[in-house]
Amino acid sequence: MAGAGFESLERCLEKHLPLTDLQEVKRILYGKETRKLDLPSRAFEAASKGDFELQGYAFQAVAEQQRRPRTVRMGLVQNRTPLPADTPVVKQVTALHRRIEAIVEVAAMCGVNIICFQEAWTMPFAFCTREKLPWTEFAESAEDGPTTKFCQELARKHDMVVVSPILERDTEHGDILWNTAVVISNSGAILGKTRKNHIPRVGDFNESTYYMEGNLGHPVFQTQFGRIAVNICYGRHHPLNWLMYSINGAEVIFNPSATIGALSESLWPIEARNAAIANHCFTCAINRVGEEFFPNEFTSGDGKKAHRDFGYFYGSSYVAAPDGSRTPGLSRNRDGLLVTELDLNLCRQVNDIWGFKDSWNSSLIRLDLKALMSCELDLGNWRLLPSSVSLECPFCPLFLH
Ligand SMILES: NC(=O)NCCC(=O)O
Repeated sequence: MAGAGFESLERCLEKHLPLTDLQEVKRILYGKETRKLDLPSRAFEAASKGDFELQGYAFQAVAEQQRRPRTVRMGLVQNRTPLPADTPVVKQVTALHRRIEAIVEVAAMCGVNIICFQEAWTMPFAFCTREKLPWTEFAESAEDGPTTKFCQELARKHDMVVVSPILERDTEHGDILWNTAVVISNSGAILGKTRKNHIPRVGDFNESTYYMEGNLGHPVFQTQFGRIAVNICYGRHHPLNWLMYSINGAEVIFNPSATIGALSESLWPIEARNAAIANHCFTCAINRVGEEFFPNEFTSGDGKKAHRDFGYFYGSSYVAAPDGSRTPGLSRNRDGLLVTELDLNLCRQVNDIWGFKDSWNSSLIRLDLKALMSCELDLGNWRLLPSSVSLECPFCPLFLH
C-alpha cells in the first residue's frame, strides 16, 4: 500500500493521461467540472511559507428568479500531528493550536465562512493503543476547555463559524469521554455540540475502549451561513446517519475523519459523495495526514504482529455536491486547506429534479401526526418514547421528533 510517495489520484491521472482523455475521465469520475477559485496571491504565498497546500473550487447552481444565490465558502483542514506522540500533552496541543491558527489565517484571506478541522484534531489518534494515560489527558470540556476558548477567539477574529472535533470530557456528567464536535458561531458563541454516533470496532480502531456511541441524536445547527451538521468519521459508513442529518434540515454535512489506507481508501471517494447525492446536500470529507507512532507496542486481536504505528492516514479531503459533482481531493501527503464555494440553492434545485427524499419526508410527517393525535402506534420495531412524539429505533441511533 502506498504511503507518502503516492501524492494523489488526480496528480497521477494528470501525469499519465493525454488531455482529451483526461477531460473525459474527469467528467465520468468527478461529474460536472468545478471552477477553480481565484484566491488571493498572498494566501498562496502564506500557504507556501507555512508548508501547506491550498486549493480552491466553486460549485455552481442555476440562477433563480425569486431566490438570491446563497453563496458560502467552506474551509476543510487536513494536517499531520506536528510533534511526536511521546511529547508532553500540553506541548502537543499547543503545537496543534499554532498550526491551525496559521491555516485559519489563510482561510480568512480566502473569505471562508465556515471551517472544519479533522476528527480529534488536538491529539494523535491514540485510541489504537487501548492505554488510558496519557491519551485521556487530551480530553477537554466542550463548553469551556482551552481548545473551545481558542476556537471562539478564531471565530470572533475572522467572523467565521468553526467546527472543532475534539475528545470531550463531560465534566458536568460523571467526567465521561465522548468523541464530539463543538460548533461555534461566527460571533464566538457556542451553538452546540454533536457526538459521534457510530464507534468503530475494526482493526486498530479500538475507540470503544474510551467512549460510547453518542447520545445527542442528529442535531443540525443554524448558522448565519446555512444549516450544518457533523457526521463524525465512522458515521459515514451508515447511510441512515446521513439521512437523519439531512431530514433534520442539514444543507452541509461535515465528515471529520481519521482513517488509514489499508482499511478504507477505496471507500473514501464513494461514501461522502454518495451521501451528497442521496440526500440532496453538500458533504465535506476530511481526513488527517501521515503516520503516527506510539511509545508502546499494541495488538488488536486480529493476528497482526505487535506494532507501534497506526498505518498511513491518507488525507484526500474533498467536497461533494448534491448533483454528484465533487472537487479534486487535497493530496495524500501534505497538510492542506481546501476552500470551496457553494451555492446552497443547489440542494433544493437537485431535490426538485430527483426527489430521493420525498417519500421519507412525507412518511415522517405522517408519523408525527399519528403520534400527536392518538399516541397509539403500530410501528413494528419503533417504540414510543415518553415525550409522546419521539420515536426511537432499537437497531440504530435514529430518533424521530
Ligand atoms: N476514526 C474512525 O472512526 N475510523 C474508523 C475507520 C473508518 O471509518 O475508516
